[in-house]
Amino acid sequence: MDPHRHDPLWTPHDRRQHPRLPDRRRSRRAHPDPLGRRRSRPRRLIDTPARVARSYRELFAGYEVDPREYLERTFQEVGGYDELVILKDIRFVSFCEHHMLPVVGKAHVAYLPTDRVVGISKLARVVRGFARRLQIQEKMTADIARTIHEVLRPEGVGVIIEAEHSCMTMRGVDVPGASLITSHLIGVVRDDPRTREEFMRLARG
Ligand SMILES: Nc1nc2c(ncn2[C@@H]2O[C@H](COP(=O)(O)OP(=O)(O)OP(=O)(O)O)[C@@H](O)[C@H]2O)c(=O)[nH]1
Ligand SMILES: [Zn+2]
Repeated sequence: MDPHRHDPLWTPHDRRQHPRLPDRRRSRRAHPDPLGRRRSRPRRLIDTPARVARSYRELFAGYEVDPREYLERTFQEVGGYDELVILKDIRFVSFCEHHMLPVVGKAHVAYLPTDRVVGISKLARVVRGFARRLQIQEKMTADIARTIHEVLRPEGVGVIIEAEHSCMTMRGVDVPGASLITSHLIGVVRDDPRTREEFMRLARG
């Protein structure tokens, strides 16, 4: 039995190597393969390789950016504001590096500024910059927190991520609805019980 008999891209070209299979060459038009091989495939699949390549470029665009750069423009006119700044429910789509399947979730990001703040959209851009890569959720959580800490130098940073991993919810152990919650706290958000509690309450509330 041929090991490739279930391959959906199995083509007449391949069938010629296997005379026992029916030859459907005449029912399909021959098209040049983007990789230069002589192949034919259903018309609706012809553009698929190029389309997939374009969509991967978009989905993994995080490799083309340095999220630190988003945080370089800051404002100092904050009117003495010295409480936590929290941006919650930042929706993202990422991909687990084990199976390359979608990880869909939301991030809550907070920092306690010293003398300057950043435009809030930039916090969401940092999340997206790290999400649009192959990821492990724990690493993504820590990367976001460390980047904000290193560039803004605030009193503290907190990041919580809750996400569904398709590799667990649509295959494998197959537990729909399960979500992974990770957090990374730095400085006063980790060490000061009042600030930590405030972050947890506002992020989850
Ligand atoms: N800690 C952590 N684990 C993850 C993440 N994304 C995927 N995983 C897990 O990575 C593990 C990879 O395990 P393997 O045993 O190599 O892969 P597998 O045989 O496909 O495992 P199953 O998913 O259990 O079928 C799985 O347990 C996944 O659930 C993540 O962001 N963080
Ligand atoms: Zn996975």
